Amino acid sequence: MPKAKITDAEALAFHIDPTPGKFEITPSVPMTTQRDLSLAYSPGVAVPCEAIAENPQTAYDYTNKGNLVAVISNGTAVLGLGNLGALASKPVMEGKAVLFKRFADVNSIDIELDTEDPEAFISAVKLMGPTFGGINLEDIKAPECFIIEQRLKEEMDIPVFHDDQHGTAVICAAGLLNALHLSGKKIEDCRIVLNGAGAAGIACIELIKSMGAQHDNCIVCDTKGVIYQGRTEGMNQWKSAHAANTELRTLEEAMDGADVFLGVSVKGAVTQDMVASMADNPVIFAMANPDPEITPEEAHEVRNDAIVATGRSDYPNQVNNVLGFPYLFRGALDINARAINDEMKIACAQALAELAREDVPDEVAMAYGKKLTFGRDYIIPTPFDPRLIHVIPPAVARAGMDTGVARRPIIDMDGYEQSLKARMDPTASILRGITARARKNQATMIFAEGDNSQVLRAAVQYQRNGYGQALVVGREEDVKAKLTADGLGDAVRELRIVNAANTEHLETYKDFLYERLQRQGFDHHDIHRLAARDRHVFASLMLAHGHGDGLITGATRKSAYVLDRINHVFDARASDGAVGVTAILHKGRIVLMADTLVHEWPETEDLANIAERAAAVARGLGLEPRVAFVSFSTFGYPVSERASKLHEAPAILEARGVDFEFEGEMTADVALNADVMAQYPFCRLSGPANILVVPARHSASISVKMMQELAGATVIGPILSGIDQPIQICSTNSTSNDILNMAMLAATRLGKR
Ligand SMILES: NC(=O)C1=CN([C@@H]2O[C@H](COP(=O)(O)OP(=O)(O)OC[C@H]3O[C@@H](n4cnc5c(N)ncnc54)[C@H](OP(=O)(O)O)[C@@H]3O)[C@@H](O)[C@H]2O)C=CC1
Ligand SMILES: CC(=O)C(=O)O
Ligand SMILES: [Mg+2]
Repeated sequence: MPKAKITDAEALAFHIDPTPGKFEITPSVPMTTQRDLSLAYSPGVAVPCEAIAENPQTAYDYTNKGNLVAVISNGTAVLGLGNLGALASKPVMEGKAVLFKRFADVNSIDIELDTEDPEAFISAVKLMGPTFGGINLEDIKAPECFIIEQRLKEEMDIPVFHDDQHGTAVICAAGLLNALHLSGKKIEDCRIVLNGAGAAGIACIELIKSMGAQHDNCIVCDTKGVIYQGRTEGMNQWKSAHAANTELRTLEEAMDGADVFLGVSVKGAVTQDMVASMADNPVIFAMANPDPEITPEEAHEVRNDAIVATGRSDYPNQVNNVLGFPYLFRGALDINARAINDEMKIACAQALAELAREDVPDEVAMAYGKKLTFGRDYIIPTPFDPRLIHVIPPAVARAGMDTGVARRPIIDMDGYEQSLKARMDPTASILRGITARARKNQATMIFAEGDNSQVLRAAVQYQRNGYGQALVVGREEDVKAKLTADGLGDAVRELRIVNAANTEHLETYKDFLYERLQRQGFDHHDIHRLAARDRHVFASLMLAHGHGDGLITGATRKSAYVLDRINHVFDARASDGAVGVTAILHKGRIVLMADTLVHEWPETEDLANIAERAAAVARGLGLEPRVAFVSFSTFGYPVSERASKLHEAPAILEARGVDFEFEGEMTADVALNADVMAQYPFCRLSGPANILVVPARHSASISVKMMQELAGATVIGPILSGIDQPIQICSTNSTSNDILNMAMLAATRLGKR
């Protein structure tokens, strides 16, 4: 079964929110003052213009050309959906542009050209040459794609690469090398059937033949069946080159006894009977998107000895060009390459194949919920493998340098690999780690506010994304009505709705609550009202009795109120050691701030406790803690009563002999900026702080909200830490996505004492 089912409504919502489409463009230079304007625009901009006119190579220094790739299509072969036209191909092209950025930090923009005339296409792209460091052609149907790519390669001096041809061929080759290794077959001896003789098909068969597959052992099919010598219908010169001397006429006949099936055609082109007729240990790459030629379930049902791959993310063995194009271009751009040649493609295929045979990092294993080891269900690295960025581009760059296409060869390869590691946003791996741990823990999550639409949507997502069971506290009719209004009517049957009327535990909950509150002025009547009617209390009681593994609340009421209700059931006060830790993610940095929830105005001892709790959360996130106690003074100046607690707190940690770095007091710029910190050579932090312990809750709230509103930072938390149970308190402004993130945090049990 595919791991995570997505609905059409979810796919559309993903493309609408938060703004239509999938990316935007942001400046990389300041653009606020008169001086900025003078430098960026007139008159300053004239200087680089003249420099480039004199020496065109300097365009790589003074413009974004060297890290900018165009993803260009005319929409004539959009995935396996056919000729949808230029406009309808835009979501795919935007998607490829985002993948370039996400996986290899290549800036990319989509361009959809409204023409099916190869000449018009060629001249449009050629005219754009000065803008880009490379051209990625996408989803252009065969045979026009061959003509277009060939001409552009000849006429342009930057890499032109048709991803559906060569990207697909490279990944297919890498996967096939490993699949044949596992099935103990040699490529020279294999009978190979290729279905689909278009852009992807022709390139795949050419590369595979160059790796040793024998022409006489390869049968290529298209909509008319087998491409045999002498066939005239539906032919072109690219197909003719692969016509077989054979009596076979149909795909069905060709599949009988075949060792390998490569599908780059359309959904459902292969039947179970065909698979059943293949040789022992057959290799089946059903690569059509979005739906494969045959699903892995169908193939395995008739052949449990098959090694099956698809182009999709939701099955094992994703043979998809996403593993290639970002890294091929990264390597090519970094040597200012004139082209991406065959040697660079083969280097990429080999590096990918070798990487899959190496031990897989835990991070990847966690994302997939199991330890991946080289084998039938893991023949090719997964797209989220963090090693791809620093392993594949160097292999590509080296091959480019060895074959003379590099305008700027890389001299220090080790330094290059380090710089590749630094390109990737560390926050992405932290978020992925949270997701992975949540999925692994399969926690039953209690969503206290079942009368809120955002909460319900988050609960549905929690369950549908495979994190575990979602329990929603609320009235059944209410939940049903809200879900239906949000187009999620079918989720009613999936969620478990719990309330005082349908639980068998109400009396137990009430006894428990009475025991805790009887000496605080609560009588039986009060207890019944709290347990049966207050959903924050009811949900907390469920958690306290093990009727759920974590609790999400706070989306409908202010956090102070919610915390007060939770305290009826749990000991989550400042005096109990509870601390709120908020993670701020911005521009590739992650900084934790504490206490953002519980301590209103902490004493010196409290500040030291807060630092310890925040350090534990940081470690849980995979960060090595560096704590700064922040204020408006630095190391005692200006002297102030307000800063004195922050000044004294480090001495307490020192006396406790904690095993993490700390320092204070200091201003936030000293804490976060290495150059400013360097003005205090005695400072004991080995680098910028990643935990800021703030003087009080108001300063925490102001800082977090300013980062969110002014800088657009991603804020996760507050993570309620230091209590026995995972409870997360959202804010009343939380989106369903924020609430889902909170649920995942609760599922990781990061804050737990
Ligand atoms: N996993 C991956 O990374 C990638 C997968 N693909 C997938 O490969 C497929 C083809 O893409 P692309 O090469 O760009 O498209 P093209 O339009 O260039 O080629 C399509 C080819 O498939 C053939 N075909 C269509 N339907 C059938 C059928 N029922 N039986 C046999 N052959 C058929 C066509 O035959 P004819 O020539 O007779 O018209 C044509 O040769 C798509 O599904 C695409 O999603 C593509 C790139 C990457
Ligand atoms: C993956 C891809 O490029 C395609 O299916 O067209
Ligand atoms: Mg494509």
